[in-house]
Amino acid sequence: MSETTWLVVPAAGQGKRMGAEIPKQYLTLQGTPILALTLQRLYAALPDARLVLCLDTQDHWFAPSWVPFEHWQRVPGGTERMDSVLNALQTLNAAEDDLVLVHDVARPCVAVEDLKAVEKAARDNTSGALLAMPVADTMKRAAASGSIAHTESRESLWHALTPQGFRYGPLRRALEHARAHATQVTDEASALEAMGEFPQLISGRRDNIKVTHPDDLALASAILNAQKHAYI
Ligand SMILES: Nc1ccn([C@@H]2O[C@H](COP(=O)(O)OP(=O)(O)OP(=O)(O)O)[C@@H](O)[C@H]2O)c(=O)n1
Ligand SMILES: C[C@](O)(CO)[C@H](O)COP(=O)(O)O
Repeated sequence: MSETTWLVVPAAGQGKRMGAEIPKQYLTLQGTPILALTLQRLYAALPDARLVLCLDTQDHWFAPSWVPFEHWQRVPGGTERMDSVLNALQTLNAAEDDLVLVHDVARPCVAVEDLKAVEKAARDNTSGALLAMPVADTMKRAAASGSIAHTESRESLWHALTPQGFRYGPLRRALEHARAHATQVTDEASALEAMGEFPQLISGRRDNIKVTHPDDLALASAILNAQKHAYI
């Protein structure tokens, strides 16, 4: 029997940095809501996965017709991203060794080839795996005044992206541990690291941006345009 792969998509954010009138996942790029675009990419790579979508309880923009997956459910989001993901994990009926991939709704440009690569790596690595990209710029640590305190070495420094994939049991226990210790983690890998695990970094494409600020919209739109016909 083949293993179940779960896709947890945290989509309960408010998009404060975007500053739009509606949550950023409902803004459109080339006429399609970001949430629908992200789900299309995930479906193109992992059509048999079971989707768990974290939505704010006050959300009145979501349309079920945007979900291409056969098996899916919605769960209430939490206060922070990690709370949304943990709510999803505590709701779904998964087995200890089921694979769980977590992907931000705000990353609609993720490539199908990268999704497949991280799924395979997460399956092959006992500590799990995540998409990431090596830092390309010179890194400065700022002082309180806004001037440079010092230059950080960028050697071995990576940006963490999503998706991030782990076995269900260790991931759930790691996030429950973080919550019990009132530790805010901004990605799943951090929670696993705190449990002594060493998730595998998988070098991903640089165009897997997280739509966060207003000027990311034009960038994401240009990326999607350039990717047309290449991934789905
Ligand atoms: N309580 C929260 C907060 C965030 N997210 C999700 O986590 C992802 C990454 O978060 P971010 O880009 O920070 O989104 P927002 O929280 O919406 O943005 P902001 O911090 O600017 O408000 C997004 O897909 C967002 O919808 C979530 O599901 N639940
Ligand atoms: C998980 C994440 O996308 C990795 O880059 C990121 O940490 C989530 O964004 P946030 O702004 O910290 O919620």
